[in-house]
Amino acid sequence: MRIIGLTGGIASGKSTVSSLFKANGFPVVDADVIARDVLKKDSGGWRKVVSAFGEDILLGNGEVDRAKLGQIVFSDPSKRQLLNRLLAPYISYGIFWEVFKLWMKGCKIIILDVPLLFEAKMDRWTNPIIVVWIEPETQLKRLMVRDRTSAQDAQNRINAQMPLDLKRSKADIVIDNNGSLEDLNENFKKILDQVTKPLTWTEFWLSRQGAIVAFISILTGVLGCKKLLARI
Ligand SMILES: CC(C)(COP(=O)(O)OP(=O)(O)OC[C@H]1O[C@@H](n2cnc3c(N)ncnc32)[C@H](O)[C@@H]1O)[C@@H](O)C(=O)NCCC(=O)NCCS
Ligand SMILES: Nc1ncnc2c1ncn2[C@@H]1O[C@H](COP(=O)(O)OP(=O)(O)OP(=O)(O)O)[C@@H](O)[C@H]1O
Repeated sequence: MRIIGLTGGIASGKSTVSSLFKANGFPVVDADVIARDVLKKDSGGWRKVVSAFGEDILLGNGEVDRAKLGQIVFSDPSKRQLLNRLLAPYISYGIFWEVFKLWMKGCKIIILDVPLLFEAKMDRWTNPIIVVWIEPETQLKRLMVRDRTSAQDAQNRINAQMPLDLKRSKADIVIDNNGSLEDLNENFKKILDQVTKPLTWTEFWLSRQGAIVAFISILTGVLGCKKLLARI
């Protein structure tokens, strides 16, 4: 199985690229969706976060006020680290479970869309790693437009992550998203060959098909040895 890491900076265009992967038939595991699920009312993550941050972060219906919690954690690194520490086990488990389900289905190539792939040291499980890269000014502009936030709030969020240039230096594949959506489409097509090349042997043995072949080979070997020993 090939697990392709898709990462970048906030608002660099990961979700836009992951939509292109989906449109081309690739299964995508989205860490942001999992992170939202683990913060739903009455879940384990919700309980941990409410007991650490207090009921002030809740809306009237008991759900977490994400905007409020975002204001708190993106302006205070120690609070952000606390939130990360509390949610990390739930998010990791959620990602593992989604990957496992796709493995069971026999998927050979999957996309892991994780904004904090490097920060959370999940990059060791993915190969190749794709970084969606944009210039800082474009990133700030797109983030402010998308989230309708002030420059200060947007910059706080950008600063909460590893610098995008550093992420770019760690990438196997860089997708430049400074241009238009049409340009992005073109850049995406250029990298498709690289990610769909035949599985390596290691990737094959890690796939469900590889595991079945290994199991049948071992079983045949054991039965063969038993027969041989019985004849002696
Ligand atoms: C603080 C929260 C409630 C704010 O929610 P909000 O709806 O405003 O933002 P959303 O979840 O859609 O995230 C938007 C983007 O912010 C960035 N981001 C989210 N959490 C973090 C974080 N802890 N550190 C740095 N960047 C982050 C990511 O690029 C993400 O794509 C939320 O982001 C959260 O629960 N974060 C902690 C969980 C986490 O680490 N998520 C990232 C998945 S790897
Ligand atoms: N090439 C582009 N031209 C213009 N706008 C773009 C382009 N690519 C993405 N966008 C817009 O920029 C914003 C950020 O993109 P997107 O949501 O895909 O980023 P992201 O990396 O997934 O962000 P996050 O880390 O918050 O999940 C969106 O409003 C999206 O529509």
